[in-house]
Amino acid sequence: MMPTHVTLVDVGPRDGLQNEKEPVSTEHKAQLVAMLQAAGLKEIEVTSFVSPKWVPQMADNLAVMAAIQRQPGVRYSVLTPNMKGLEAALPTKPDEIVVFAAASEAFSQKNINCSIAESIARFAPVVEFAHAAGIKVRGALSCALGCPYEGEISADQVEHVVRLMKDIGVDHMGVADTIGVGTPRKVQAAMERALKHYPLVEVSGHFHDTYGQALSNIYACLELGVHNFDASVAGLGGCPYAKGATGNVATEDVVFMLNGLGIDTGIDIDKLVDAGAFISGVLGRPPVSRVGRALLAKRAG
Ligand SMILES: CC(C)(COP(=O)([O-])OP(=O)([O-])OC[C@H]1O[C@@H](n2cnc3c(N)ncnc32)[C@H](O)[C@@H]1OP(=O)([O-])[O-])[C@@H](O)C(=O)NCCC(=O)NCCSC(=O)C[C@@](C)(O)CC(=O)[O-]
Repeated sequence: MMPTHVTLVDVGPRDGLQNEKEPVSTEHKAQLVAMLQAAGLKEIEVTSFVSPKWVPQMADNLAVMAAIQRQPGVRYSVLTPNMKGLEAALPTKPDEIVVFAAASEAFSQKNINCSIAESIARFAPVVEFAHAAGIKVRGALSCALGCPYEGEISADQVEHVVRLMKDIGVDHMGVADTIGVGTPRKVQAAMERALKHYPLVEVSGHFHDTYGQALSNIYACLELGVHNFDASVAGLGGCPYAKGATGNVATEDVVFMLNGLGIDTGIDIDKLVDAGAFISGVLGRPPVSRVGRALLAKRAG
């Protein structure tokens, strides 16, 4: 049942940087994308088409999409929470768009300023227009393992929103532990609900490492056969509307674990460490990734 190949989406340029208070230049963002594709990443979440008042760091979305040097075989995705976002994104020719809902009403309000039902109504035309343009739609489901405002989230709540997303035609379901509180059995229970409505190939895990559980949770997903995960180079990231949530699981850490398990990712860990060192240098702090730090220390002798 354990997969032999895992596909990683590096969400560093988007999720990783969206919460940075100091502006990161468009050039540095494009350079990060270039280094990730050089490391062998085949899926990269580049930016988001959201309100610049809400997330100022993503205000250069058009410029970033224009600046990246696309490689054949790499898929570039962007977040589009509504039709305004999709209309802005379409001319930049993303390979995939991401609509993001929440399993909790409170988080939906804080993050996208509407109820879960309203968010689904906003996404429906986005999905329809994206499909008409031949673009795949990934869904992200925030707070699937817990909410910073409501606390516990049940598997029933997860399944309820998964079903709503499925009903409007969302192609892929990303189960997200926004605040990193999930533990392996709970993660499996949430994943199983997504797997009731989506095939294995269209379910992914998105874990934050706030409580140090992310790798265990990925392992728990592998046990179910799940083989798509989001991760963020250098462990960058965190949602601006989930106070205290730390970064995504570091791509370097996931690749190191998968290498040890003999599971192929197609990613060159040394080049990935270079990408992590690069963006950490830009941000003026060491990589959060334990593997990144260990391999850099080993290189330094
Ligand atoms: C969703 C909205 C836009 C609703 O925001 P709203 O205020 O309800 O929107 P509105 O339709 O009432 O419009 C208000 C203003 O926003 C503008 N506007 C409206 N839409 C857009 C757009 N697409 N792009 C640019 N501008 C937009 C619109 O034009 C108008 O401008 P004004 O007339 O006042 O100048 C807002 O709440 C928002 O941008 N939220 C940011 C959400 C976000 O980016 N969160 C972080 C990403 S999600 C995440 O990180 C979690 C994830 C996916 O990684 C998984 C996990 O770990 O959980």
